[in-house]
Amino acid sequence: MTSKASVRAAIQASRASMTDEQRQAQRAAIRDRVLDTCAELALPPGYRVAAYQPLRTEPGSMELLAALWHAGYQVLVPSTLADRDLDWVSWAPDAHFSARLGVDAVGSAALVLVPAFAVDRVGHRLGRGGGSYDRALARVARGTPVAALLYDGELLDDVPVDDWDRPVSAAVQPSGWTAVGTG
Ligand SMILES: Nc1nc2c(c(=O)[nH]1)N(C=O)[C@@H](CNc1ccc(C(=O)N[C@@H](CCC(=O)O)C(=O)O)cc1)CN2
Ligand SMILES: Nc1ncnc2c1ncn2[C@@H]1O[C@H](COP(=O)(O)OP(=O)(O)OP(=O)(O)O)[C@@H](O)[C@H]1O
Repeated sequence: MTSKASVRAAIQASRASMTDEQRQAQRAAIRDRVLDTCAELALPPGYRVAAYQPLRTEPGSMELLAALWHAGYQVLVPSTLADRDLDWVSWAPDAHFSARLGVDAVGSAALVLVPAFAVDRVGHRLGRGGGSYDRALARVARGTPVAALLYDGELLDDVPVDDWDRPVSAAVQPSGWTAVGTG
């Protein structure tokens, strides 16, 4: 049996072993692929895109948030509540404080970008284990694209899953956007 914890640990180790240059190159490519996707979806400026501020080795970037903001989108990022549910705040390059928009704000996003350690072909997503996104994704409007950002090699054949896991509809990697599950 492959436990969630062992897959998390393996991917965390693999991310930690990347050089700064490798991470930087893949993060830049992922940023470009996300912007390609916004153009392909014909997502108009002013629409909301939910994203996240990356932890140390995650495949998001502040440059991605800035690029979305400069393209005219309202960028929402999560703020973790005491019970690990997610509140949302509006992000801007030079803003340090921002009003909390509430846990349901993610439901107004036209595109949702989520952190993950891995995703599989049917859309199962392996996160950090707090269940934060399982709760948040339950509030996303039906049909809204939900894309996990992943480095190369993190789109797996099979990810361990529990009843409460919420699927994603795509993975964005340096090589591009891959629809998964029914997405
Ligand atoms: N960038 C990002 N934001 C996110 C999440 C995430 O996975 N990534 N979350 C997803 O649910 C929520 C926060 N959940 C978290 C759960 C655990 C740890 C954690 O264990 N942090 C380690 C450092 C990890 C690292 O640097 O790689 C620590 O504090 O020691 C952090 C956030 C909401 N915001
Ligand atoms: N809707 C929910 N309300 C409260 N707790 C939940 C909910 N969904 C899942 N959980 C709890 O969250 C915990 C972690 O779940 P899991 O390991 O699937 O997290 P994850 O999806 O990998 O993490 P994250 O979404 O934070 O990145 C489980 O103990 C589960 O019971």
